[in-house]
Amino acid sequence: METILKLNQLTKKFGKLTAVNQLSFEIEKGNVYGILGPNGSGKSTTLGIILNVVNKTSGEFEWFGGQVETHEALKKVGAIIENPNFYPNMSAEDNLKLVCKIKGVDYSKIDEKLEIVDLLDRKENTFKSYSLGMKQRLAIASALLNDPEILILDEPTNGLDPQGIHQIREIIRKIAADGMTILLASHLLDEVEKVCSHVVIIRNGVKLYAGSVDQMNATHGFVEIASKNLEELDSALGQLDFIEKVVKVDEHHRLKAFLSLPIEASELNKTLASQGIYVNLLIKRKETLEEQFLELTKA
Ligand SMILES: Nc1ncnc2c1ncn2[C@@H]1O[C@H](COP(=O)(O)OP(=O)(O)OP(=O)(O)O)[C@@H](O)[C@H]1O
Repeated sequence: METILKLNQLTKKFGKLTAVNQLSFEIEKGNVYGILGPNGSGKSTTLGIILNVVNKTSGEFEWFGGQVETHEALKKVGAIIENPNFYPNMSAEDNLKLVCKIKGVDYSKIDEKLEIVDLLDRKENTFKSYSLGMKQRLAIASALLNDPEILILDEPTNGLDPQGIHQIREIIRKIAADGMTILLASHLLDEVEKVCSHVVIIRNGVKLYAGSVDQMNATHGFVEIASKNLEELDSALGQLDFIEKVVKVDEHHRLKAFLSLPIEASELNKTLASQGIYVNLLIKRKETLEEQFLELTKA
């Protein structure tokens, strides 16, 4: 696997506030990464640092194995970290021609990229006549003009209506399916779940989880369980080797027992009954990704 970007203990302080706190993760070619975290968790600051627009306080980051200087490496990076900014009275095509001139790219790329973002038939319209979603799609086309090695997007669907959100996510999926490496920042779990293969969850600048999106939900679930004698039940569950931990859900007078193996509720019931413990509630459940995310990121 080719490493596109490596962050090592990256830290950014604004006065007393540590916006990014010893953050380390790697981006491998061909994957789609989401930096997921609530507002103010340090996502934009992290993107700003790796794109050389925010100075780091300490730590390192390295593009493409560190063989080239960051400003050289950034020529192979397509990024949209601010609101799309084009000349309002010029057509989409003319705006992209300007970008081609700046980036030294052949005009022939324009139609190819507009096709990807589904704007080819609107290329003669002025930028100011575009909807917010179309503006965002044009920005993606612009970032793709020089065939970058990686595309970086900060909250790509912010402010869009459901249809606009769907279109952007479809485009990201399409580009990813063609092999593009993507890094996007989002505060929306379902966005990351829908478009990303990998996720780095951060809160207050600190990494809470990094790994594949599938692995994130690969637990064996838990049982909600109750009996007349909760203490006795608690202690019996604690003795079982397939129970990872037991927590009290006080207000409902029941326990939550997390499983370390794929055990059926009936099997647990049988085990407890054989010890003379009879349950009056037994529900097996798996935490949704949302529950896990909220649990991880709760202050
Ligand atoms: N230039 C700055 N000066 C001072 N504090 C800043 C500056 N930029 C960001 N911060 C602070 O750093 C923290 C992280 O901000 P950042 O914008 O990186 O978070 P975020 O996860 O991208 O949030 P959002 O989704 O709301 O943009 C916040 O507490 C923010 O107020």
